[in-house]
Amino acid sequence: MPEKAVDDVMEAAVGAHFSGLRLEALRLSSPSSPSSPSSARASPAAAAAAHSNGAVYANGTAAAAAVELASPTAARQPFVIGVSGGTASGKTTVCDMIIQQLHDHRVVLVNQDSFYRGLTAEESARAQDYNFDHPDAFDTEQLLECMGQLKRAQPVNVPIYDFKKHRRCSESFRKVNASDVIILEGILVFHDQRVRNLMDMKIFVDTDADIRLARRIRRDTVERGRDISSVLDQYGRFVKPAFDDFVLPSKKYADVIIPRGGDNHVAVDLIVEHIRTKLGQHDLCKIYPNVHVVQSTFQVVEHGLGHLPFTEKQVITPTGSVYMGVDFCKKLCGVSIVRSGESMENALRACCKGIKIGKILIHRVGDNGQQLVYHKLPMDIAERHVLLMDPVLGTGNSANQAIDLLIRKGVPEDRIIFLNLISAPEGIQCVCKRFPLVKIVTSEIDYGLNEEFRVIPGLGEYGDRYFGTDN
Ligand SMILES: Nc1ncnc2c1ncn2[C@@H]1O[C@H](COP(=O)(O)OP(=O)(O)O)[C@@H](O)[C@H]1O
Ligand SMILES: Nc1ccn([C@@H]2O[C@H](COP(=O)(O)O)[C@@H](O)[C@H]2O)c(=O)n1
Ligand SMILES: [Mg+2]
Repeated sequence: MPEKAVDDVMEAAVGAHFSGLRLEALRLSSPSSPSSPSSARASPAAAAAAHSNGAVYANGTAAAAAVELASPTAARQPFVIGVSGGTASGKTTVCDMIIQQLHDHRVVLVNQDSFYRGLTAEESARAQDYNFDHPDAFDTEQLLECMGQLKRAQPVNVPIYDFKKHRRCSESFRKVNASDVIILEGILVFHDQRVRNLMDMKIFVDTDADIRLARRIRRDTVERGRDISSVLDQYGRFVKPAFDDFVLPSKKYADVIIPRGGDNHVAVDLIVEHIRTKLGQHDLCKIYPNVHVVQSTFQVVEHGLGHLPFTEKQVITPTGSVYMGVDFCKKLCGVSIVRSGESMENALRACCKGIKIGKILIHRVGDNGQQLVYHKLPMDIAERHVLLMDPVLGTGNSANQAIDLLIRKGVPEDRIIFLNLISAPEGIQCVCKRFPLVKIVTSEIDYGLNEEFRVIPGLGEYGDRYFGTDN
């Protein structure tokens, strides 16, 4: 078959294969909850293999989620941490420790206690019979409203609850400003699915029941105007049964369980570090609107495709039903930076059958010199959108060399989408400063580079690990 004909056949097959991607899904789906990026660290091969797993791409909602994440507002959503646990487990103490250690004004605390319903006069008269540990004791609709406002970056007035009078202070509120990190704390914050869905990270403070009871007696007698006998009575009738029925079953939703609460300094340090990383990512996304952090490594390629222009397309299925889908621009190609970029090619091919893939080889000379030694690109690359692939963005020098070459070949800067799995802030800054119109899609922004210009913590020599040529 003459070469032209092969080309035509391949070209006809090119196009993103989102078999289930509906426009409704594009509009309605929400980003899935974050999966641990560290799983990718264990094995780059596993991460890339999962990339090439067709099952991911057969599900249009994954791609739709990626498309939604691409919107500038989605990129700036605050990071919400839920902290739950039994009464007196140390939730408030742990939250205070986190906030103190962070020493960052971009973190705010919202207590579920603030949303206790006020008691009626009748209920107040018999407060000892009221179950404050049942989910119905809270005005969850109001909590959702407040959290929604904070997520939309609007300040809110949070009620102030008086544990002695069992009601809210009617005339005063606590003003909570919109922030990058919101911590929501309370015994039942994991109970309602709508509240759970707001959270990017869930922490359960797990403290021995005897210790909790001892602390509760001390706290409630000292701070909440109770006597020992009323605390013990309430504990036996309501607090313990509700813990067993509602609080403990919600522990399964936690991403992190902290045994011993505030005594566990290691756990608190780890959480603080994690939040710092998230705040760092937030900063970079704010400064460079073309940087997109996708929550899972497996969706980087799909997310990149979500940046391509598309048109609405109606098809008739074999059963005669009308199906509204999307048709991506035909003129696209992949370019991998040899050698580790090749590990992402299978994922791209799984999404776009028959896609043309070019290669760029950049040789590193010493620590700061980069030499472009080889390239083979589609002849008509100037007319295409380019998905440039390299799993690790370190200094940004190779990426800049590759982007520079593409631009010299006639590819407009804003048609280049750079896909990678792990990036260093230095690399992002280097690329974004020189090529502000290039979109970067990454799944994790790490702490930075070490003195050997390696990403920290990173994952070592990606190419060697993926292709099995490491020692
Ligand atoms: N690690 C700890 N050691 C000693 N006392 C603690 C510790 N953590 C909390 N407390 C005390 O126990 C009581 C309950 O703690 P708190 O953080 O308010 O728990 P929660 O918010 O889960 O009800 C408070 O009086 C607090 O000072
Ligand atoms: N008027 C009220 C309201 C709540 N409680 C108890 O507070 C506990 C929740 O607060 P924590 O700081 O301990 O998480 C809950 O167990 C209620 O029993 C109350 O006693 N009086
Ligand atoms: Mg508390």
